[in-house]
Amino acid sequence: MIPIVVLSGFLGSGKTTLLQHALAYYKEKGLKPAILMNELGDVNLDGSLVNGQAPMKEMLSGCICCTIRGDLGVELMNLADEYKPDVIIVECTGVANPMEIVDAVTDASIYSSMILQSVITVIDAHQFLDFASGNERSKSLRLMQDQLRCASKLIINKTDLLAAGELQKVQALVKELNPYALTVSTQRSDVDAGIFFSTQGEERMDVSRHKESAVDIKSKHSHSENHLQTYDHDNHTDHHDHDHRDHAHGHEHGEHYHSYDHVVVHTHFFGQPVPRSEFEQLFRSLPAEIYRAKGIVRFLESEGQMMFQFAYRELEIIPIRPQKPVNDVAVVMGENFSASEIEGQLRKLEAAEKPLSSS
Ligand SMILES: Nc1nc2c(ncn2[C@@H]2O[C@H](COP(=O)(O)OP(=O)(O)OP(=O)(O)O)[C@@H](O)[C@H]2O)c(=O)[nH]1
Repeated sequence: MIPIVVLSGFLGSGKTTLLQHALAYYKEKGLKPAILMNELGDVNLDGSLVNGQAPMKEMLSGCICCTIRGDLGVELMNLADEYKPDVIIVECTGVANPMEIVDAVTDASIYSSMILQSVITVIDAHQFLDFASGNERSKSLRLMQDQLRCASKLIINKTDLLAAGELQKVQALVKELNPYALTVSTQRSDVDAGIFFSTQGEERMDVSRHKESAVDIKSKHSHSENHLQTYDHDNHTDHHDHDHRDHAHGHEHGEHYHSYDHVVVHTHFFGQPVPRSEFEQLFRSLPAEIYRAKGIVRFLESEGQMMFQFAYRELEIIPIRPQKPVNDVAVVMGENFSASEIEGQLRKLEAAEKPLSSS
């Protein structure tokens, strides 16, 4: 039986950071992992962070819990057949409802010798606290709550960004939502990998309990929300602008709660290097509705490509040396923001002249 570990958690919470720890652990133990990675956009930037460390299949331009769920079982079986891994890690999009993934994995396990080992949910402690204490962006809060509830293991991440006393508040909120999961608080998703990723089968996920938990969520929320989920990946423009609100398909069974009809993903391919200070300024002044962006960019003032990561108001920029050519691209994600406005701002950056001093 191949154990399947599902990594869940809201956009930018620290799933890929956790995946890197898992890969290091498996390498040390001499185990062969395989990865199934799912991204909302057309480009897999997270994949380039773990490239070469393990066989990987990508499911792009859709969310496995919804539009491309049917493919999940097939991709899992392909990975298992092709690579005979000791473990498969599935990294979900930040807007996936893990209960749907649990269903898909359990369906796949009927036909193939794999078993769901755990659902690990990572939360950005600071973001969760902000969302939990305000009424706005309530749809994303409910999605985070679903992700928390479905977890067999929970990571309260980014504790470095919390003020004194806030960690206790987050821990209490999390415990209230999911008293069953093994819960740890971390920086940079730095968990005890032996506990989180051991493939020794002493613990298998009790799917029935988590299904009950999801039903609780439904009975708590379904009266106030419709179950229509929207997701569009046919709506391409030149700049790969996806607005997931346009293409609707309902789930008539209404079994699980979905809440990402409000999520917008905008992809912009850069044609030019941009000025670094204006680029940073743009991210400092983004509307609160944009809580995740990532990509690869070149700056006018320096040589080479940089990877940038913007996760809930924090911007990180690191130089990269890709082994094969990669596009300069920005993927911007958030809730009901104006894709055309951000597109205009990014194009404006590209129109900037190279400073005389560095020419
Ligand atoms: N300050 C701080 N930043 C962190 C921490 N953990 C991760 N990050 C940063 O947060 C950003 C997002 O981390 P990822 O691991 O890519 O998050 P993710 O959940 O995989 O993101 P998506 O797949 O896009 O949903 C990166 O810039 C990380 O370096 C942490 O504990 N503290």
